[in-house]
This record gives sequence, C-alpha cells and structure tokens, in this order.
Amino acid sequence: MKKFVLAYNPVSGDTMFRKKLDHLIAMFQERYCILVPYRTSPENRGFSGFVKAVMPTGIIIAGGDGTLNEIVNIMLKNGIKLPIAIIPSGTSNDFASCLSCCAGKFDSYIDAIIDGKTTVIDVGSIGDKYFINVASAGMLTSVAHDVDRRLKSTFGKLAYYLRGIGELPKFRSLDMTVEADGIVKKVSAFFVLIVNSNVVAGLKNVSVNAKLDDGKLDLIMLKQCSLPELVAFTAETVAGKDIINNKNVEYIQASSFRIDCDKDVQSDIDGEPGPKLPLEVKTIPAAVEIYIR
Ligand SMILES: Nc1ncnc2c1ncn2[C@@H]1O[C@H](COP(=O)(O)OP(=O)(O)OP(=O)(O)O)[C@@H](O)[C@H]1O
Repeated sequence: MKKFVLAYNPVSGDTMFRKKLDHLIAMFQERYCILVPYRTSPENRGFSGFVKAVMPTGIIIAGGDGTLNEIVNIMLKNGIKLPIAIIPSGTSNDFASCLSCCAGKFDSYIDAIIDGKTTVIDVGSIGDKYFINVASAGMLTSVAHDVDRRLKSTFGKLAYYLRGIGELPKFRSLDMTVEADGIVKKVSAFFVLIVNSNVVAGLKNVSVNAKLDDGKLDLIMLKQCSLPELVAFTAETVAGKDIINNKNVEYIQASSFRIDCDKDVQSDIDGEPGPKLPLEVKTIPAAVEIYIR
C-alpha cells in the first residue's frame, strides 16, 4: 500500500485547506493509499525525522509558496530524495500556477501522483538556502514583507497590489552591481528579480523565456525611470504583457549571478525574508522531482 506524507499549512491563504482535508483523505483511501498528515508550524525541525520514520512514496505539500520553499529546503538539506506534489492553498501560489499539473480538479492529479508520473526541475540557491520560484531585492521586496497576514487572508492577491500601487511614488532606485556567468554590469534599478518560473506575485508571463528545466535562472531588473514610465510598466506587468523587452528592463539569463549594492538591502526568497546583499545565486539543475498530471 502506497503511503504519502501530506505537509499542510493550516494558516496559508484563506486558511480553508483544513476543510478540504477530509475530502483528500477520502480520495486517497478510495485508491487504497494512506495519507499521513504533517501539520506545519513556523519551524519544522521535526519534519525530516517524521519523513524518515514514515518512509513514504512521495510528499504532498498543501500551502503557498512559503510552505513549498520550507519543505523543499528541509528535503534538500537532509538528503530526502522523494517526489513532491503541490496542492495550492496559499495566497498567490505562484509556483503552482506555472505548473498546469496543479490546476483543475483534484481527481486526475491524485491519480497521477499514485501512478508516479513525475518530471524534474531546477531550483536556485543563495548561500545555504534554496528557492523554487523567485529571489528578489529592492522596492518590491519591502512591499511583500509589509503585507500583513490578516490583510492577505481577507483580500488575497489584491492586498499585494493595493499595497504596491500605494508605494509607487516612494520608489527609489539602487545602484547595483550584477555579475552574470562572470560578466559584470552596473545598473541603477528599482528592483531585481531572479526567477525560475514565469509567475511572480500572481503575475503571469513575467519572463516569457523562463523554463524550469533549462539549468538557468532569469534576471529581471527595472532600471531607474520616471514615475509615468513606472506606472506604465506596472500596468503592462499586471496585464500580463511581455516585460523583458521593455526599454527600462535589464534582462539576463545565466546559471549563476552575484548581486551587490552599496546600500543595506534585504532580499526575499519565495516570498519570505532572505539574507542581505550581496547575494551569490546559483542554479541547481534537476534538483527536485515533481508529480505531474
Ligand atoms: N501552524 C502554523 N501557524 C502559523 N504560521 C505557520 C504555520 N505553519 C506555517 N506557518 C507560516 O506560514 C508561512 C508560509 O505561508 P505560505 O507562504 O505557504 O502561505 P501564504 O503566505 O498564504 O501564500 P503565498 O506565499 O502563496 O502568498 C511561513 O511564514 C510559515 O512560518
């Protein structure tokens, strides 16, 4: 009988995953499989030992990007080589949105999980931390961190947008030095994003070239520009237009980056606070196996 650990975050998104839990248990039970729940907490020191004791076929993660990041980090740091499935239950679920496997009805995805249909994807690393979707620094990062959890639960993605639009006039550029696969550039920019997938902050098509299995990450910087240009860029991004060809965007694909700045700037990794700059960013090819439909 196949066993799966279900790591679920009880407070992510609208906190309603708890109500779906019973249905999910029933679906696995109907297919003669066992679901072993693991309730996440802000710290999950026991997760690695829990998985090793259960010896599951795979791990199912129900939460947002933060939960996914946390579980993948624990797995990679503890040598847990198991496929993962994602049940999007966070506020924006950026990573899950870029994988069509998680969209639509549960049923066919559960069948694919039990059948063991998988693919492998790259992740990024910054020091001893891994990111699955995006690392960023600059003005966007402070906006994301300032959005209160209660506001996120009530307004979802809209909370980010409302907060972000309100901050636009306060945007100040940073003098950054970027090294991409050994080539150095100096760029005065409002923010830098390093993406693995093409969905960031609920916005699709952020990098039309981003692929999860190409051994590369995509760097996007919005260069210093006027407020009307900044507003136009924001509108284009929200409308899902191709932004990497925007004249104010610096776009580079590479397998490693070094980002530095003369100011004290904190980064963000998959929506959670990351280390301060400088950042040494690397691609770890084919690091994670994911169940696909
Ligand atoms: N039992 C728990 N109680 C309180 N906080 C928790 C618990 N389990 C995990 N967390 C916290 O939840 C956060 C991760 O939430 P997650 O990012 O998955 O959801 P979200 O913020 O709603 O969605 P998204 O990242 O997609 O916007 C982490 O900061 C983690 O510490």
